[in-house]
Amino acid sequence: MATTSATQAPIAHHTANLGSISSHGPQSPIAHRAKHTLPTAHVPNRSAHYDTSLSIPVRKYLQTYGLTPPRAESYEIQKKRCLAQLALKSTDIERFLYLSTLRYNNVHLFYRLLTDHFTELTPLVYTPTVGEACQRWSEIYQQPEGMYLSFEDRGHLSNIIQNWPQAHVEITVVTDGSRILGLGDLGVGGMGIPIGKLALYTGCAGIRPEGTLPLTVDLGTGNKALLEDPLYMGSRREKVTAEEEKEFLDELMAALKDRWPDIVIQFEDWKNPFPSLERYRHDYAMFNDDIQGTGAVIMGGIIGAVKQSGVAPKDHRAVFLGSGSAGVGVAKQIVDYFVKEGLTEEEAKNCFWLVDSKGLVTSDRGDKLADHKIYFSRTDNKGEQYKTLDDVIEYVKPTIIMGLSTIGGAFTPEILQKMGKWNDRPIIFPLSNPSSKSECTFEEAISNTDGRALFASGSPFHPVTYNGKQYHPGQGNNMYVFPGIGLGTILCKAVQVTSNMIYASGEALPTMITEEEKDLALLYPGITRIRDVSARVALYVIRAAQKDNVDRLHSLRDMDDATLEEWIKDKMYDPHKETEELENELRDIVQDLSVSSPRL
Ligand SMILES: O=C([O-])CC(=O)C(=O)O
Ligand SMILES: [Mg+2]
Repeated sequence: MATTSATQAPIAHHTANLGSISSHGPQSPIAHRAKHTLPTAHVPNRSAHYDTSLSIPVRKYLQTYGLTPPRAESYEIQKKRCLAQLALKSTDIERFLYLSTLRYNNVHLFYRLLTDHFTELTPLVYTPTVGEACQRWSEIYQQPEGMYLSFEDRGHLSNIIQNWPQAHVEITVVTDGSRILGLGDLGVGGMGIPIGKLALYTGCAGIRPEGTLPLTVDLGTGNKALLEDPLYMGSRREKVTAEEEKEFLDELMAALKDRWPDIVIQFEDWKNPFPSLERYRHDYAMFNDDIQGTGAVIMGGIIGAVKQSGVAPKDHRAVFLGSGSAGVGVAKQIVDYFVKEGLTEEEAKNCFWLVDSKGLVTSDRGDKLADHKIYFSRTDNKGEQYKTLDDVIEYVKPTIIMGLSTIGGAFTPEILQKMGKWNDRPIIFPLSNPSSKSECTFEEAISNTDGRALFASGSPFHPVTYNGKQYHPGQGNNMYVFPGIGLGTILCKAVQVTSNMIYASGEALPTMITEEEKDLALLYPGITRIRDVSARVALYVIRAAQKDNVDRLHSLRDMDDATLEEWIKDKMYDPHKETEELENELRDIVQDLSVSSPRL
């Protein structure tokens, strides 16, 4: 995004607001001392000033001359060193830490590396490794990379938010750590998720790194082991009540908008995400990635899978294992798609059988169903209750099985074989994250269906060879859509993220699949083209915002699609250009000033 430029104020000192809630007012000696000890690298565009590719005159101008080794080197050499250092690490968590430190110390180099090696590095920066990082957060913690706001801070959130050193935040990802991937309540360890997701916002959709704010709210934790762990870095309190959470979030949302009126707010990995989504979606540019992002990305994959299966939408029977926020979000999004394909809402809804820990979700099961499950509860079970997944599968004989259960291995070989027996092209989507929670592996889906499965998983799997043929898995991860949803919302200055904008993000995906990918029965475009995919998603999101009249940058309405897509790409942060632009701009200044001798 062009709103803040690393090159505009290369030697300006950043202005952390230290006049916060405490007595450490701006004039106090503590504040004064703190001002001079804040790490410069904490501000991403200043970390770029230590890049070893900068020329000697530029280093002298920046007064960093002598602070880095003498040789000005090319990016190719820098990359070689980074990859060699990565290769020295023996575990994924070490690789995660190395990459986090690189991001902290040289933000543009990190993003250059990430975008050049997306397929290999994303699993280290994001799922599955980020899951382990969150579990071990208080053990592996190294540097501040986001904001932590505690329940104790209520009443002062607006002041504390002033401490964030970046002036122009465009997007935040906020979690309370209460449902991290499929790993449960990890308290403030959940911070790995906002950091990881925002790294993808920058890597995939070109949101400037300094425009991102990772945010973790510490509202206590129900995880006893954490509360007893001396290293645990969160407050030692039980989870606050729903009412207390609501009051805290009301204050937080207002405080965020107060400091950054255009901010986009993504909720992520909340145990009970529905109340906040309903409460804030109309007054803020906010969305919930687990309900809406997952819903849209799976719908995007299902559009292709339904076509390739040769079965008409009305004849599909989908069994969902897991009926939490993501399960219901995905099912609702596919209902919308089926309705667009000509079914009535009732007909579309009847294509779904949701299963939870008690079995098939039916309206006469005898327990009180959570509100979000009622919509999909079956009434045609003739009093019969189906208690296990096997029973439901046998009863429904599905064409589609979706896993959002966080039960690793729940799609057993027997279930997969049945899917292969009943369907030419069984649709098998084990979506739980990280990989250890996936309902089946890609290899299992392929080998138990004679290679006929139309497959997408939440976390990445490697290609497999079966009967001499290579098969490529689809990764139906929300990283295909949330970066573009955020980008589109920011660029058109939308005041809300409407359901149509979310739907449009999923619809954009199949338009990016190449003929070659179609021949390979792939359901998602190649991940290496993720920047182009995110631009296309942003285009669709902006068009939907315009239709819903929630956009504020009306000049975009007059552009045709091709022009708008180019305009979007042009606005995207490109880490490959940053350091060179800094170098070129400063070199011009240096020449203008005729700086000729070192300032030693
Ligand atoms: O982060 C991911 O990979 C997908 C996601 O939102 C989740 O599983 O909660
Ligand atoms: Mg999530």
